[in-house]
Amino acid sequence: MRPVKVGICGLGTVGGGTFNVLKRNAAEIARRAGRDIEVEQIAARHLNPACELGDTPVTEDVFALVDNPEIDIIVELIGGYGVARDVVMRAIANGKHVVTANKALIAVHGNEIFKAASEKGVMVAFEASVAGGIPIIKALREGLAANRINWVAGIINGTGNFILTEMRDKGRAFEDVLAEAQALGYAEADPAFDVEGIDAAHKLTILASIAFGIPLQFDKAYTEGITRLTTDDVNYAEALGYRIKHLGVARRTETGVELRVHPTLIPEDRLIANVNGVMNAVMVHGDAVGPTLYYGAGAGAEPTASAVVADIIDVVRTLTTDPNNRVPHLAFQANSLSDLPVLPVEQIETAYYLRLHAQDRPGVLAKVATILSERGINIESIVQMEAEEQDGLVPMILLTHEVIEQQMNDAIAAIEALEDIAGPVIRIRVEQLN
Ligand SMILES: NC(=O)c1ccc[n+]([C@@H]2O[C@H](COP(=O)([O-])OP(=O)(O)OC[C@H]3O[C@@H](n4cnc5c(N)ncnc54)[C@H](O)[C@@H]3O)[C@@H](O)[C@H]2O)c1
Ligand SMILES: N[C@@H](CCO)C(=O)O
Ligand code: NA
Repeated sequence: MRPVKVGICGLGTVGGGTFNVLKRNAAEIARRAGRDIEVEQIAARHLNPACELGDTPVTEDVFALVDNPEIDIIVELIGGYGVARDVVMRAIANGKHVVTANKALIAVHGNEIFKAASEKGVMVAFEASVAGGIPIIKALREGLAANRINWVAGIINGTGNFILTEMRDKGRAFEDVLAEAQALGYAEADPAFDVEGIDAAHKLTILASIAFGIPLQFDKAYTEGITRLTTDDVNYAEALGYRIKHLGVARRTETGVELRVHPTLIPEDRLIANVNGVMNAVMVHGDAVGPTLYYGAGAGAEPTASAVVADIIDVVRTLTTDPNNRVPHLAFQANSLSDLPVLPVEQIETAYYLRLHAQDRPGVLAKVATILSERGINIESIVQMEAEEQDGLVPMILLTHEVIEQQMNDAIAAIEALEDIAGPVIRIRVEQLN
């Protein structure tokens, strides 16, 4: 049988890894797929020193691949929403299947892309777009298909987790670790996407759609990055038995879906609290299976290529399948998506860590406690830190029970208005994840 022919668009970190894995494991891959898979052509602006391309043709024109009638599968590894979107839409229009690692593109334009793909009867596979090499899309769409998924929570940005880990373990400076993450090929072209939580929000948007069967709604995700975290909070959290991780959380409630990315205190004895460096982990809670955890490298050339190549194999295996009998792009049949709304952040419910700077005078604590209790916020614990700061201020840490965000906003405004409290109240959400 004729080999299946692949065109690789973009030969950077992931494109290079994909070429190398396809070549190195070609024999095993053919035994799995039932067909030989060949790279017919590559589109690249620069050659990748990690790749020995041999006689594989290279062009600078991505559309030469998209319009090449020999190519069955377009592998989009350029990134961004510009050329990448045109490549994917034109590939679909030309009747080609698509494999992509581009979470930004799927999170923002996925509804349109999947609609076009379904109309044309082609597949768009995107396992590498979430949590790199971890087969989380596969697990959610297929392995957990019996369940009503209650929530998904994950460390889904490798760069951010690498930065937090190096800062905590080695006391390294933020900028220094970010530069290393860029050199290692983990970071996005614009690393603000990593450290401001945008990349994690893209991935969470995708996970939430697949978990709950809702359309992709990136614009409704609440997004907070790691740039405002301080070592003081990391240390205070540790003293209380917690780790701070940058988490994406998608939770189904009675009234809608919480979709939020933010730094989070997690009890230190949870497995996910001990996921370090570029590793990612995603917890999924299904009503039948209970809590499950998926762990592995979230970024890097070959871990990501692992997912890209698995998708290529999946496409090859189902090339001749009736399109109506394939696994739906968003796990649920396209005509059965739910209109469950994504909740505004004011309506989400979480517990909190609060850091206050109070005058060391009697009565301050009582005033703070009154403000919280008047709003129905229960205090789990209060710790007055030993350290005395300038002007007689003492850091005070409070852990609260779960509360609706709007109530907490009101309480914080009232606390900040107290004469005995200096500066803003620092808040970090807390998740028990059990
Ligand atoms: N790096 C990772 O660990 C990782 C992991 C998962 C997903 N991703 C995603 O994979 C995609 C690629 O990321 P990357 O890290 O490999 O990026 P990269 O910058 O290393 O590679 C992108 C390549 O595309 C090339 N390119 C850009 N425009 C082009 C054009 N018009 N024609 C041909 N080539 C063009 C660039 O020259 C570059 O070599 C992105 O969507 C990214 O979000 C990356
Ligand atoms: N920049 C991303 C790449 C993997 O999607 C990260 O660091 O997680
Ligand atoms: Na993945």
